[in-house]
Amino acid sequence: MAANKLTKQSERVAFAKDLSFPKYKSTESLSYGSVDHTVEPVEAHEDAHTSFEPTQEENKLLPSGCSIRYSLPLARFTVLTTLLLFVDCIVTAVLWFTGGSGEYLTDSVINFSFETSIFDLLPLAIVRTLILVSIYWKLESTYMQQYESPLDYQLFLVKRVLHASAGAVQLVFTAYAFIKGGMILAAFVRSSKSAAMSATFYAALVCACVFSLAELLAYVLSFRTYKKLPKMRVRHIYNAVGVEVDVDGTPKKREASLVRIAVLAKPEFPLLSVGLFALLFSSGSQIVAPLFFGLVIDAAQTSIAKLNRVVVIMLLIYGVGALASMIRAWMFELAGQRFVARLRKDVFTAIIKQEIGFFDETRTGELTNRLASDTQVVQNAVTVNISMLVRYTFQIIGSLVLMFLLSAKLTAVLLAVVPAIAVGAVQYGKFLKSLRKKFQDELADANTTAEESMSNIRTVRSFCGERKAVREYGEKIGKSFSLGRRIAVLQGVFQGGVNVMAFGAITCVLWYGGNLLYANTQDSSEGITAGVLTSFLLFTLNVAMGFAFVSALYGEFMQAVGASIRLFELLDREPKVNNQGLCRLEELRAEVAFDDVHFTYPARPGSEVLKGVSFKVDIGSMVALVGPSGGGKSTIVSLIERFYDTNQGNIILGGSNITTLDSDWFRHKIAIVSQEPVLFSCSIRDNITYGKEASIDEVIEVAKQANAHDFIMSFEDRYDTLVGERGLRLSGGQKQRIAIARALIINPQILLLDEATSALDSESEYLVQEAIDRAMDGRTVLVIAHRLSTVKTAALVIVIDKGIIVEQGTHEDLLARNGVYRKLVLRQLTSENASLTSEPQVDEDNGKK
Ligand SMILES: Nc1ncnc2c1ncn2[C@@H]1O[C@H](COP(=O)(O)OP(=O)(O)OP(=O)(O)O)[C@@H](O)[C@H]1O
Repeated sequence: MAANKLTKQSERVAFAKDLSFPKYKSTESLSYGSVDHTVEPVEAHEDAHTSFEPTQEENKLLPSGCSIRYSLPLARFTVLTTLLLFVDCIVTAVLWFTGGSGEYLTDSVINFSFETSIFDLLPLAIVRTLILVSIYWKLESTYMQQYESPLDYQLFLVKRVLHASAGAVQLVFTAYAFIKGGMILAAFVRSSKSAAMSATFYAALVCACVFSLAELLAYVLSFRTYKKLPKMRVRHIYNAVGVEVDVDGTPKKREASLVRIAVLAKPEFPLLSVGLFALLFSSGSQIVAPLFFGLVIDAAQTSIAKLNRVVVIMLLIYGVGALASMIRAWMFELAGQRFVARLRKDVFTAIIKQEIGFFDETRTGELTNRLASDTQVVQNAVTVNISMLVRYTFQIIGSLVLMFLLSAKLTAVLLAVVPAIAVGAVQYGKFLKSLRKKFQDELADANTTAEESMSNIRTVRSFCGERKAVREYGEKIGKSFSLGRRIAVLQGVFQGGVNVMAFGAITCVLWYGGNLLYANTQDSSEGITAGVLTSFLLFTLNVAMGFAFVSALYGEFMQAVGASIRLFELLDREPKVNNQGLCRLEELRAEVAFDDVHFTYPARPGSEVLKGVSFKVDIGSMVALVGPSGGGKSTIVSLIERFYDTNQGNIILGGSNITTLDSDWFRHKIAIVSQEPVLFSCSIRDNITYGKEASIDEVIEVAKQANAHDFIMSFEDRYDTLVGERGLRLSGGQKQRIAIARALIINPQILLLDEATSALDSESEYLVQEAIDRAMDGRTVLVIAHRLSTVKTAALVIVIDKGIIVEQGTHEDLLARNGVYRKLVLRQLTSENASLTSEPQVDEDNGKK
């Protein structure tokens, strides 16, 4: 009685310890497996595992009307163990049925002897499978129920009973297999004749012992894996209409999968089909080769005429195979090149149409890496890897069929190792996929650093930053290298493991095949000939090689899935600022108005840059924006070009809200000349005609207006002179004048100008200023003014500071007030270098430039 009480008490202590799950209040019952149920996360238990617990922020961010559901992944303990148990049954059945003639089989059932028949192993394997599969599935559901109701003592007891039952069943069956094995071995050693059993039966016995050990190991692991089960749950958020969404409520991107990659390669299907057709012939010739080697050996023992016939047929088959190989390689390579070219174009199109905010947040190196290397990895998947997969799958299946025809018993022995390789390959692939993704991310990071240093080499050189750049790049490459090292170890271990399995299988085949050959030498109606064994061995090598390649391919496919996840992210991304469609007006009335505009940059959501800005630029007038650095002047210009959308308030262009207009249309009516214009790495002519196709006469005309014609004509190649990367081969003043010509060629109705602050020599400055004055003539102009001369001629001067318009009026009006403007003007008059935008104390945090 006392002992009983003690047991109960210790159970309750164990139960208390077991309560390590976080609490979830369920609105329905259980949520796992393929059936999803809605649950609401509530406050976590003190000892909770937190890795899958929705964080407080996530809960806060969860859009209204959304529900959370969970599911379990397919590749989990219960599914894999069920698979293992079924494979055990199938292998045992195959080995038993192929173990001898019908008489021999019935005899081993009717006159069953523990030491000479393995018939018992088959029913026992089936019974064991049924019992253990039921227990493991029940255990899984009990664990999940207990996760939902951690205080349910009944569930705790059920769990214990199930674990104990699985353990007992497993131990009994394992012990049985080993005792039987031991006794048969002992009987074999005592007297091989009395204990004679078919060699296949010995193989079945070895398989039974190996499978029992594997299943015992699975049982031991079951405690840990079931405990981890809740952590494996995959969280899904569904919106009110049942569509799966991200935490921010946007519909979830479609998962990248091999099927989706295949759909992407649809236009290449004709080429791939021809390649696959050729592949059937080239692989076919390779598959039958071992058969001919065996035939040659057997024919050589019969007659020379037969030998010659066999060799001629073999040569013919090889000839067709070689031709087919050529066509296969050609078609697959061509399809691959076409695919990657199209994919790169699609990805680039997807990148270039994104809103400017996306580029503020994403590093260029990362994007170029996606274009260059991720596309390459995916290309390999749909071409080289598919070709290899089909080829080796075909090789494996074809060889196995021929092997079965040659000797079913030998084939069954070989197949016993297949499940182990398959399980290993799946785990390896999963691991490699996540490592590869991290590796690519680190590499992209390193590339960005290198690109930044190289494109800013002048700054690097002048600050003697070479060593710093090399160090930074080295550190980042070091990170990717350490991941690469892990990948290398993983690949080595996996390949080694596959080889051990493959050679183990070959050794088994040799041993067992040797037995059959020996039987054939004793009685020619029994066993197999030397030729058949030779063919079989070569087939075995083909199958082993096929498996090794296919398993390595699995890793490659997973890499491709990893790379395609990043590509599909880009391809699926809809720009947050819509560029096309919408309304095109007959004519644009060149006036701009801001109405209580509030704006925050997406890359810096915490700080509002414009705080309720309202002003109007009338048709044909010139408005000057002045104010301290970082006040928001350039931001206003960016908003007129609709590089970003406002957070609040409206921008009215020609009487219409800018968001209703077709951006492509109105951008052709507006031109920007910025402080530091960036030119493209092509000829002067191509730069000027960037916004519009134009004849050389038009180009010369605008170049003259921009005071650029003379210096262009002084170059050897004139308008065909190459300007270098970002216009590096031109002076600051020359770049500016080409930028003005580029703006003028589209004959804009509205001109957005950012006057240069960089000190140009007086001659250059004069030429640039003259060009600007000419460009402004007759147009609506918004200028970020740095010079007093510009401001004086403006119809309206707007003083903007920290995102607020602090003063507006004409130059004279503002001077009359004793405000910010007056201070700015006075400072410019007293200091030669100061401009109307510089201020003695620029807010460091706020100042971008
Ligand atoms: N792409 C961006 N992402 C995040 N913040 C930005 C971005 N561009 C500018 N900012 C920030 O917005 C604020 C206003 O910048 P803006 O360039 O409009 O000032 P500005 O008045 O034109 O200054 P300056 O006269 O020096 O050119 C600054 O604090 C700046 O740091």
